[in-house]
Amino acid sequence: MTSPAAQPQPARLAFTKGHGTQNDFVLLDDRHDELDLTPTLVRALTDRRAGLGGDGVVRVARTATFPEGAAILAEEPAAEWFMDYRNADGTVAQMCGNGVRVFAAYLEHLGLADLADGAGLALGTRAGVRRVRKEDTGWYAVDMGRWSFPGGEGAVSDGFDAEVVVHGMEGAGQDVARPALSVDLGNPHTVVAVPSDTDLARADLTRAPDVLPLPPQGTNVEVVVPLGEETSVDGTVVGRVRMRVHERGVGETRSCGTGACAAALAVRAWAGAGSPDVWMVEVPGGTVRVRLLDDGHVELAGPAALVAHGEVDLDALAALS
Ligand SMILES: N[C@@H](CCC[C@H](N)C(=O)O)C(=O)O
Repeated sequence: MTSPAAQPQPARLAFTKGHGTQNDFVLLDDRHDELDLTPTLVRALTDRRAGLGGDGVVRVARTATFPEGAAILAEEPAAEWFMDYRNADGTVAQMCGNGVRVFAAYLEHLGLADLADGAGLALGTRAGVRRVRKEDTGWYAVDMGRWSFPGGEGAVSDGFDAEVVVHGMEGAGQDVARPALSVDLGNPHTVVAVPSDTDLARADLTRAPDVLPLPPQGTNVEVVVPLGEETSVDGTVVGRVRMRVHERGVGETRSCGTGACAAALAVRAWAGAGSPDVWMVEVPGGTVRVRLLDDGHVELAGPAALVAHGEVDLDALAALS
């Protein structure tokens, strides 16, 4: 019998599992730039049956190791850590709003950041610098930077620049193309409204909605029901919107932070002048807050949770064997 010492050791990779309003991620600490995070490895890790499961992978990397790093560090020398985000299908995306909050919580867990003293944290991302602060409630608030309606002036005045067919809402063969609005949050979004919660529940998001025209880089689609406005206890008028989302590179997820921003911005544009600057966006996995800032930026706030820490046996990951 071979002694245990002679057996080849399985390759083990330390991971943390976390989520932001149930948009869930496998988190990897690669501060020493040792991991070859291939699309195959991402798909194997995020596989919900044969792997750890997740909507994406978030890798801690050094900003200086990325092509975008020089520009990010020139703008913000403190942005030492870079959120390397991958969708579950292995593709790279520019931005992930829930991911930024969970990434900040993970950096705190690793002892690489301290948001407890009220200090903000600057991070590198493929969409540029993102700044995070922690609120007294424990929520993380992220300055998501500049947003835009890529359809330009026409889209702003009409409120629409695309059409979306959400499957499953009408009878067989009766799919309806609904007017929609494109929103850029560093990553692409298309927001379409449906009349009621019943319609929202009926939407079949196991299939990607048809978007016309489909942007060359694809898009995330938010299906929304505007819920009106209410006045909060401090007198602030707050808009409310409920949404489900079909994410590029993932499928339906239970939350999307950039998608929540896109939903709030689209519904606010449709509501017209004088509509609120603060929006509570209800998603299947919880609620996030979206706030328009004076400098043309938008802020996303919500919870972040780290729920497990362990090691994965890379040799046993089915897709790799
Ligand atoms: N869930 C994320 C968005 C992740 C990226 C997206 N699927 C894309 O490809 O653009 C969020 O919270 O923003």
